[in-house]
Amino acid sequence: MTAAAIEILGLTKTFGGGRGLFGQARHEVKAVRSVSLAVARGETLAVVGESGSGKSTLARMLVGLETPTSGTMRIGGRDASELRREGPRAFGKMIQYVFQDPVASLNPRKTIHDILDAPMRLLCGYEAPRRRARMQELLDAVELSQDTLSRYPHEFSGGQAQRIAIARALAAEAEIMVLDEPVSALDVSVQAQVLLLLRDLKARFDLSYLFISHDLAVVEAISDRVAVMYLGEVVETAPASRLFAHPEHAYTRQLVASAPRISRK
Ligand SMILES: Nc1ncnc2c1ncn2[C@@H]1O[C@H](COP(=O)(O)OP(=O)(O)OP(=O)(O)O)[C@@H](O)[C@H]1O
Repeated sequence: MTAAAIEILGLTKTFGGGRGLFGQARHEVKAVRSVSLAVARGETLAVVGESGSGKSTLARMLVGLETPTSGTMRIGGRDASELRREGPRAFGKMIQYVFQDPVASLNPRKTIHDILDAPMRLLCGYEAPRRRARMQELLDAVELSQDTLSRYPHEFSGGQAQRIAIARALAAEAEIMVLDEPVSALDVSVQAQVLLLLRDLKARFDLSYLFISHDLAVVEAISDRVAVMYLGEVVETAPASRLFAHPEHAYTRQLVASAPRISRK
């Protein structure tokens, strides 16, 4: 049996606590409380919940931007801290992160060419001819034209910038992507295009997604399964169709009832 794309066991993150510089007690926030989750290969697991429920902290721990207080994470069957110890190359080739604000996530001083070239050079170790050929494939995959390459991130709309950020994630050839509110900053019409693109890319490149969102309409459009987070805990996990038709937990019922665009069957 092949290992799951992501396996999280008893993951906890506490911010603050202890004493500050002058001995004052620091307020403790349990952002993520003993969360256990798995994302199967080829699956899109959405993590939903209101602002402050701990979704981003969970995603940030997965990609090494926050250190867990306790618990374990396995990525593609490998222990995440072991992978990180092997260095950014091993880690970046396993899992990539797509941020909510695409323009802010792209280095403003680099051209799109350099932004897309870096993972192929640094993570995959490809020589120039192979990188050139792959560059064209990446542009095709996210439906951007060749003249994109000489331009800078601020010259693009949010939707185009998110396509570039997705291409950068693809450039590393990681099969697992953590997408943290990837369409929340985009207009609704552009959201639909980017969601369709993400769905196509997943099928084409056999990707697995952990998709963070507070927007149930978006989640319904993209996910196979949904995990609902409330105050740092996962309170319910179910296949998307079942969760929307028959939410079980009181908080999920409230969430579904307050989402006007959900097509309840
Ligand atoms: N670096 C930090 N230091 C202290 N507290 C933090 C930090 N990061 C997050 N928190 C707290 O942890 C809790 C969970 O935050 P998190 O950003 O993970 O939630 P979220 O569900 O992603 O919300 P949002 O959608 O608003 O980003 C919140 O109470 C937040 O204030």
